[in-house]
Amino acid sequence: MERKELIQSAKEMLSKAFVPYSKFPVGAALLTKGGEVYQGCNIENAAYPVTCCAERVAIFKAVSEGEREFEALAVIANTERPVPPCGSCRQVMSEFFEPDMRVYITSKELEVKETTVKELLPFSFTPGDLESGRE
Ligand SMILES: O=c1ccn([C@H]2C[C@H](O)[C@@H](CO)O2)c(=O)[nH]1
Ligand SMILES: [Zn+2]
Repeated sequence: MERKELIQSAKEMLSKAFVPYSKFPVGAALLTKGGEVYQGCNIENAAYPVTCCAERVAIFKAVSEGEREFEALAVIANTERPVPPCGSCRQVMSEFFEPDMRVYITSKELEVKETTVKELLPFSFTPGDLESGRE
C-alpha cells in the first residue's frame, strides 16, 4: 500500500472522531506487515484525561486482534503543520514498533512529514530497562 492511500485511510477517520470537548478531530491508520489496515480516531470523555488519542486507538485495535508486526502509521489532523503525536502515544509506538518504522504525520493541507519512531522518541524506556532494574 502506498503512503498516499494510508494517509487517505487516516483522513477518513476524522469524521468518526468523538471530540465534543476539544473539537479537534484526529485520524490514524496503521498498516501491518501482512497488509491489513487498522483505523483509529480520538475518543474523548467528560472526564478529560480518560480520552484516548487516534494513534493509540488504532494501535490497540490492531494489537487486540493479535497483530504484532507493523509497517507504517499515518496520522492526520486539521492543523497548520503536520500534527505531532503526544508523549503517551510516542511511548506506545516505541513498545510495538521497530525504531526505524515510518510514521507519516500530516496537516490539513496534506503536507506530510515522514518520520520514525526513534526520531519521535529517542532514548526511550524499553522492556530491556525494565528487566535490568528489577529486584
Ligand atoms: O497526536 C494527537 C494529538 C492529540 N490528539 C487528541 C487528543 C484529544 O482528543 C485532542 C486534543 O488534545 O486531540 C490525538 O488524538 N492525537
Ligand atoms: Zn496521543
